[in-house]
Amino acid sequence: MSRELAPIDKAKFVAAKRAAEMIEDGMRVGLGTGSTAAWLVRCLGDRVAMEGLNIVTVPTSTRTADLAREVGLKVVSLEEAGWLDMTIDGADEFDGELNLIKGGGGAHLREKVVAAASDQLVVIADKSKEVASLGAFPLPVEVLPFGLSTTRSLLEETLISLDVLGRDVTLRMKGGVPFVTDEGNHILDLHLTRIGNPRQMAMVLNQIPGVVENGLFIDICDRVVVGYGDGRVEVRDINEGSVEEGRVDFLENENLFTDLEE
Ligand SMILES: O=C(CO)[C@H](O)[C@H](O)COP(=O)(O)O
Repeated sequence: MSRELAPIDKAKFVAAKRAAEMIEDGMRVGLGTGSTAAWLVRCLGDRVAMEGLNIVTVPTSTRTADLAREVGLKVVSLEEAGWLDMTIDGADEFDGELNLIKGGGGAHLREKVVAAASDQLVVIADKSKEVASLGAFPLPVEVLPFGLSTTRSLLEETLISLDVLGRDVTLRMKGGVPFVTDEGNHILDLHLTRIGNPRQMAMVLNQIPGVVENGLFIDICDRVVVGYGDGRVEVRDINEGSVEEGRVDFLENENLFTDLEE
């Protein structure tokens, strides 16, 4: 059954569809995690089925790996791929310098490793993810289960010394128990309101014993593809300093909206 998508889902689809067009035959592609990245996986599955596009993919989570296999993508590990031409991923926030907060889905550790192994990181997002300064979205920090309370106290002490408005630290829960990442760790979410100096924050957080990785992506993203619910799409390139505008036609892509859960 085909169904009408909500405007936010249309915007995510539009960004994903445009980014999927950047993938060329023979490429090694990193696949992000989250609802926008799921659209990308479906769009790539469609290109593989319709055009015979020959690519290998490295998913950033078990969720994405399951979906990628389901839509017919060839999945390999990062070890097997070695390096990647491009990774396409979602984000929770992006600013004017294309710095990001990621990890809303709890996958930012693998996402950062995969992005670092890629020639290019392309972020796909709806317009609501754009911010003047990062920090309204709680900043995810992946931490070891061992010494969790100690790590949390050290994080709280560190926040006092930094330029942030909020200092609340919460342990992410799922189903009444602490959320566990694909790497077997937990997530502490930092409710900072605004991060004055994201570069400094990213470096300082990773110095704390027990912290595995924070969700700030600084100077890693090359392009952001911004989708709108009416089909408009913008590709912003930080290296070129350019903005390209275009459109995605929903009717041409109706086959992708079938088989979605109601
Ligand atoms: O960083 C992420 C997962 O760790 C996601 O990319 C981020 O949370 C955006 O998700 P969505 O596309 O569902 O809004």
